[in-house]
Amino acid sequence: MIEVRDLRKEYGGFVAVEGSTFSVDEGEVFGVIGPNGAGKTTTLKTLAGLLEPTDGHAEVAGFDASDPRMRQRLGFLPEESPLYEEMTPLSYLHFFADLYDVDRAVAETRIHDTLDRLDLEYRERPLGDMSKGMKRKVAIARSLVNDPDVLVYDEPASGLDPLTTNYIIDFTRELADDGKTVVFSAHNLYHVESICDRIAIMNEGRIVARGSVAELRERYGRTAYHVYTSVPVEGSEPVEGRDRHERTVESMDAVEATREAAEAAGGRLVDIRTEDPSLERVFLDLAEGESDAERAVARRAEEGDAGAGDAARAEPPGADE
Ligand SMILES: Nc1ncnc2c1ncn2[C@@H]1O[C@H](COP(=O)(O)OP(=O)(O)OP(=O)(O)O)[C@@H](O)[C@H]1O
Repeated sequence: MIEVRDLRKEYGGFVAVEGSTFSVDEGEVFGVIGPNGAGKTTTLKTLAGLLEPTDGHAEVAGFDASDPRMRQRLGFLPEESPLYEEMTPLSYLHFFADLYDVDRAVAETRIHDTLDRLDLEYRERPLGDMSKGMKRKVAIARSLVNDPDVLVYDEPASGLDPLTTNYIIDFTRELADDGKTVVFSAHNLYHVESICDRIAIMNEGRIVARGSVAELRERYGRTAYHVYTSVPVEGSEPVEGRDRHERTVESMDAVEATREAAEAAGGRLVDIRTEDPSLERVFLDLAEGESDAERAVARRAEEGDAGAGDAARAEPPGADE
């Protein structure tokens, strides 16, 4: 449903996005995550046809992203969505439905159904009097007035209270369950983990990793081993209230070395607990900078995985299609 190949976007001489390649299947939720300035908004605006790529190709629903016919199939939610403060949700949404040439009766039903699903009770109140969460719901309803196949949402739940955030995140997943294809950007990893089928992690304009949450964990994550000893060893910390010391290591060899060090000091290994890698750790490793991304790729290469070498293509193009 979405194909992006070697996308590059420059602002003046500044390269905001470079070498982005990914695809999104019909009915999938695809998350784009990364720190501030990573290039998420630029990528999403290019998909929405609002920015012309400097180089490369972006195709949405079978059309080039710059093709006006694509707009009929797309619903875009910008990061900031200023609404016309004097309009009411109903007048505002009908205004956009008219722009899309949606039949009045069809629009009426669609708008009310969407607002029902979004649990937005106040429909005749001026938008200027509404809370931030309510306004965000109206903006989401606007993205759906033309019943699009593809939704591109830039930070849909950023800056909202936890209840509204969860509501919007769950609603986003429901849209995909209805068959719509969703691409969204986020800072909050919990939401990405909970609703995305696949994600791309961006840093400094490049995609440094992409795949399902489980794949990324497996590929880049490090299992942590918490090793408990009866005596202090190098790098250990006393465990409060217990007669033991904890050292956290990342390999079985280091576990073994800890055991040997404890025995050499006249003590013993008491316990080992393993901790699965969190997506947050993977994200931080990859987003901390090229050097870390390269380290992750190098680690992958050490493990004998082919195709590693360029951090921007930590996964070979086409590998997830
Ligand atoms: N119109 C513009 N002119 C010049 N530089 C821009 C423009 N828009 C974005 N940039 C720069 O391009 C880079 C990527 O910006 P972008 O908004 O795509 O990042 P982002 O990942 O969405 O960040 P955030 O999470 O802060 O929204 C940033 O360094 C930004 O300063």
